[in-house]
Amino acid sequence: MKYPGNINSLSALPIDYMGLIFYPKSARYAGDLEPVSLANMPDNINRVGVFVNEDIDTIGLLVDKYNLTYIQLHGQESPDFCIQCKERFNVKIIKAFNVSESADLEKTKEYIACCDYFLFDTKTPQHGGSGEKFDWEILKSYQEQIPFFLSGGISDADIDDIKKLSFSNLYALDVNSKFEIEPGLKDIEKLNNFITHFK
Ligand SMILES: O=C(O)c1ccccc1N[C@@H]1O[C@H](COP(=O)(O)O)[C@@H](O)[C@H]1O
Repeated sequence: MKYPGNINSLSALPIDYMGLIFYPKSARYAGDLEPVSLANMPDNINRVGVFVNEDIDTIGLLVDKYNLTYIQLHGQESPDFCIQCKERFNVKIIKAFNVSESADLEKTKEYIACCDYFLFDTKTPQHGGSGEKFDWEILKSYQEQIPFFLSGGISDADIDDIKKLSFSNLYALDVNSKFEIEPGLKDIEKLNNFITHFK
């Protein structure tokens, strides 16, 4: 999200999280947003800052500026970096993993003690926001207790398949580019329709 009017419209939907992307190379970069643009957002919508290999002090400044309650780490951040963020900024940590085969899930083991949630996205040359899906069957080999966000190119064409999923630790659906009119501008009606299938 990066446009104030669009954020206001989104705030009226029954969503649980709203993401601001602070990766300067992203077309969805939200760092130019005035914090007052979030003033009407209800407190029950968690504000997630999305970062890619960002400097820890910069993360801290943005946590304070936008009152972020979660940070989503989408790069090669180490377990120790996750712990430092958690302790210094009092935020919950969502660590993203790029998945193309079950071996990619092995890496989660090192992060169990330092993250609140995992997020499984498609492995692409980009760090995220590719709009591409991965083979969800791979997640059958994910046996850890940490709940996960399912991500990566989810669209309204996936509604029936999502309803058939039976992963006990699937915690949330993370949607992005397939619900956009243009990068950073969400299609509110399309999102609302999607949400009604799951709420
Ligand atoms: O969206 C981006 O530009 C982006 C850039 C760098 C890291 C993450 C990014 N987006 C996140 O990627 C996932 C999947 O998005 P999509 O559905 O495939 O478009 C999601 O968490 C976005 O917030």
